[in-house]
Amino acid sequence: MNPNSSSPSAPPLIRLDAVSKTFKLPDGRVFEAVKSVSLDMAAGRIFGLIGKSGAGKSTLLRMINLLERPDAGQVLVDGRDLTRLSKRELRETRQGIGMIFQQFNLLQNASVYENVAFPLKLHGNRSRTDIEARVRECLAVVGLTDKLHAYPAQLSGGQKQRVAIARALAPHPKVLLCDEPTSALDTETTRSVLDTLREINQRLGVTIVIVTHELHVVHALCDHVAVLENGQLVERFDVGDQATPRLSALGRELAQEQVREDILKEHAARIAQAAEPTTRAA
Ligand SMILES: Nc1ncnc2c1ncn2[C@@H]1O[C@H](COP(=O)(O)OP(=O)(O)OP(=O)(O)O)[C@@H](O)[C@H]1O
Repeated sequence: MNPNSSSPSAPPLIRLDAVSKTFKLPDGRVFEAVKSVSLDMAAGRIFGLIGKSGAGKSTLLRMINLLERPDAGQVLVDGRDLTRLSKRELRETRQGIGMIFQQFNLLQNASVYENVAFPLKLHGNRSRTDIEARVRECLAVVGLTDKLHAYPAQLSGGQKQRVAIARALAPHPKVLLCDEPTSALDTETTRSVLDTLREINQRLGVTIVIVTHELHVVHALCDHVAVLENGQLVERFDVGDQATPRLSALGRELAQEQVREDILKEHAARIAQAAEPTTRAA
C-alpha cells in the first residue's frame, strides 16, 4: 500500500455526495449524464473511474473541480463544499486540484516555461525567482528540464503530456484529475507517463483520479476503481481484491486480466530463475 495513504478511518479527501448532472440536448430533451452518484476517495490513493463510452466518467471527474457544476448533490474536497464557494474562493480552491486532459491543452504560442509558469502567475504574488525555481522543479519531476525554451509544436505527444503534468503540479495540488491522459499516446509512451504519475503519487503524496477506458492503464496504475454504467455507480473495489465477486461486466473483465497478468508474471519469473545458473556459468 502507498505509504502516503490515509488510514481507513480518516475522512476522505474527496466526497461526492449524491451528485447529478443533466444536459439539455439541442432538440430540447434533457439527458441525465450522472445520476445521484456518491463516492468517497481517500487521500494518497490512485482512483480509476471506468465505464463504457458515454457512461458519465468525464462528467463525474469534471464535477470534482466544478468544471461541471452538479444540478444536485455536494462536492467536498478536503472538507470544503465546492458548490457553496464564491467565485474567488472556488478559484483559490482549484489551486489544490490540478487537471490534465487527453489532448494536453497547452498554450500553443507559449514556451514550456511559460506554460508551466502560467498558473503561478495567475494566482498569488510570487517573485520571478520563485516562479522560475518552481517551474524548474516541476519540469525535473517530469524529466523535461532540457525543454524549458521549447514550444509545444516542437514536442512529442508524451513530452506535451509531461508539460501538462508539470503545469498541473506547479501550484502544489493535493489532487490530480486525469481525463484519459494516455489515450493519444503509443504503448511505450503510455508506460512512461504512467510511471511518472505513479511517482508523483508515491513521492509527492498527490491523490490521483483517472478516467480511462483502457483496462491495462487501470492495472498499471490504479489501486481502487469505480465502475459507471449509464450515469450510475454500479460498483467499486480495490484492484488487488480478487476475493469479492465483481458485479459488472467491466469489473469481471478487469479481474480476468489481472489473473492473466499474474500468470504471465509468474511465468516470466520462472524463466528468469531457470536462466540464472546458465548466466553465472557463462
Ligand atoms: N455538454 C454536454 N451537452 C450535452 N450532452 C453532454 C455534454 N457533455 C456530455 N454529454 C453527454 O453525457 C454523456 C456522458 O458523457 P461523458 O463525457 O461524461 O461520458 P464518458 O463516460 O466520459 O464517455 P467517453 O469515454 O466517450 O468520453 C454522453 O452521452 C455525452 O454525450
